[in-house]
Amino acid sequence: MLLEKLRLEVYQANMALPELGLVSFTWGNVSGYDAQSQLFVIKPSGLSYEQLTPANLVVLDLSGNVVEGELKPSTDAPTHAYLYQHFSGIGGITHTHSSWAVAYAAAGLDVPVVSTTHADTFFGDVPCVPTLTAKELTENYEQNTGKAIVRTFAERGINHLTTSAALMAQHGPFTWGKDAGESVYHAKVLEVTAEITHRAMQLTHADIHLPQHLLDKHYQRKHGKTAYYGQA
Ligand SMILES: O=C(CO)[C@@H](O)[C@@H](O)COP(=O)(O)O
Repeated sequence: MLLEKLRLEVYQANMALPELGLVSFTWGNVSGYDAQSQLFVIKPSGLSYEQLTPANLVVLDLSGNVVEGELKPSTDAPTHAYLYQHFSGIGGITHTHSSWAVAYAAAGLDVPVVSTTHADTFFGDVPCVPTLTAKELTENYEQNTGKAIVRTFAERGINHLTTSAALMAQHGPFTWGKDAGESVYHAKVLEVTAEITHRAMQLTHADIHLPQHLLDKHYQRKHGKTAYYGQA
């Protein structure tokens, strides 16, 4: 069987979604990418988490061809493939329909950085990517979702390695990371921060934003050359 170690990582990352309260039913998927073979492993479409095993995950190439697997891959596989091709250095992607993140997506709003909880992980607002046009939806919908995410990051000058999350307007969150497990971690942080942001806005009824120096301090103390958080 191909990519056994990656299969196990991707299986565990998918199983973390219901454990972390990030999915209902089958509304989510995680993939992991092997840069050497340029293949990725992803959850089969519509399969319950109870039925999921490392062996029934699907292996695809970046053109979307199934290289190994009996089941149909996630319908979102072309989005994952596009992101692997255009966001350098990422090794895992998560898509969910978690409620607080979807609420911001449904409203067509960025998740602004209003607390250090957000700044510890995302170096700025998490962008909401505009809804696709009717034409973009008709052909290659899922690949065009990936294109729209990449385009928004380029247009807005957002670094995908420091803000590893996006909302597709009227749809939901996509997050990524160095591997499948980190992409799930980012999905949970996004969900928690979306809830915190909404509640803070309700309390103040004001446009709140973290000052740049606090954003810098909290992001940098966990990431980059000057990081000192934790035991490393
Ligand atoms: O957004 C949707 C469905 O509208 C999908 O992302 C979600 O249900 C997961 O689909 P898959 O089971 O991975 O094909």
